[in-house]
Amino acid sequence: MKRVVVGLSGGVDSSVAAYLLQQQGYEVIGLFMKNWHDDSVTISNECPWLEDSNDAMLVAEKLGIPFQVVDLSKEYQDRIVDYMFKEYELGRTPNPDVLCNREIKFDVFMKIALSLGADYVATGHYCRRGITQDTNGNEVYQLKAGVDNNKDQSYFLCQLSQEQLSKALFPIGELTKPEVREIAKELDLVTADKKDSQGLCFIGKVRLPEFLQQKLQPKEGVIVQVPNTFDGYTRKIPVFENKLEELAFHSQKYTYSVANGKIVGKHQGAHYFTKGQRKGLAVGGTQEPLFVIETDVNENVIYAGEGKNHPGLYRKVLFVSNEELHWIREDLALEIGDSMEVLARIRYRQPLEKATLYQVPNGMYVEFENPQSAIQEGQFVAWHLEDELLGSGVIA
Ligand SMILES: Nc1ncnc2c1ncn2[C@@H]1O[C@H](COP(=O)(O)OP(=O)(O)OP(=O)(O)O)[C@@H](O)[C@H]1O
Repeated sequence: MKRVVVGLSGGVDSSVAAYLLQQQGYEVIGLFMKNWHDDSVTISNECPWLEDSNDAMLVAEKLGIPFQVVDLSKEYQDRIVDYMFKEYELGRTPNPDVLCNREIKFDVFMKIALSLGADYVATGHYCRRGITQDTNGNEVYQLKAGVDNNKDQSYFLCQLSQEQLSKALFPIGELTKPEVREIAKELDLVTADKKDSQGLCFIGKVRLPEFLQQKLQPKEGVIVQVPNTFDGYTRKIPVFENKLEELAFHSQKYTYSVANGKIVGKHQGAHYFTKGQRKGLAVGGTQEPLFVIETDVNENVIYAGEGKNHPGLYRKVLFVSNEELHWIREDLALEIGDSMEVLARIRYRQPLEKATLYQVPNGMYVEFENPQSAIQEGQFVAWHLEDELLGSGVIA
């Protein structure tokens, strides 16, 4: 009998995942990881991890499977929290959820599971694992979208390796959320009606501004409103000698200076803000709301534009350096000079967009057919062929 350790979060998805594995004949062990426990920054006054671990325990009891709590808060601090602070300090927008899967659930957590004699680690993610063959006839694992289009969570797993996927199971990937809830109701699990955790293992439980203020000191600076007539598209576009020159040009971040607009307000630290952000600017008097179009953490200036169509928010091309480039399907990785038509997204739940990948010596360009809103440095771009996620990279 194969043994599976399932990550029981105290939510409905992993509860049903555990049940389905049992039905499939696996020996199932439930493991709850404590990874975040600073009460001072949680949304409610309760201690959510305690409540969640209790729900996870009740589910395990109901299913009659062994259950254990593991404390991974130190590893979480080292690998996720510290990285968050570092990235925000640099004016970038990290993605802790993608990292949590690569560094915690399918690394530290997986190692614990293997030490318990497990053959696999399972989670309640809405995605599927496939197996195919590369051109040499070797088996390769595929990461596929969940059947429920609305809930597809493959994006969060976009950094997994072949090694990690070889030991991963996603039992609810073939189901829709309503079907999962239905199963939980039929089984009378305490988690059946529990609210979704927004698919976020980190931010969902803390208030980001308060969290960042723990480490990043407030620093007063100005907010500059950039008129809607100033942006990259009104820059003089040169005549390009070749495609690579064009890609390099369009992948550049727009650069603004205080002289490009007028000072309309103050902020408490550019490192607390991210591109595309609307909340927290506290500037009135404009017809449409202001959006952050750029932050300059060195000068501590926030550049804002009026309305979500402000052209400064849009760009067609982004770059991923070779060090930040990850192919799940290593066998399909591009050679220098190659290109590939794909579907791509730059954030969770964004509809997939047509794009072309171009591999160059130091990295890869992703050129979207349509300009993308708020391309955030530090976030992940993930690319797909049909329902398979082939690879991902950190936006430079
Ligand atoms: N604290 C935890 N301990 C163990 N496993 C966890 C924990 N948090 C998340 N997981 C695993 O990762 C999966 C995805 O987590 P996420 O936070 O995105 O929750 P979710 O999609 O709402 O799922 P669920 O309904 O199971 O909480 C979970 O289904 C679970 O298997």
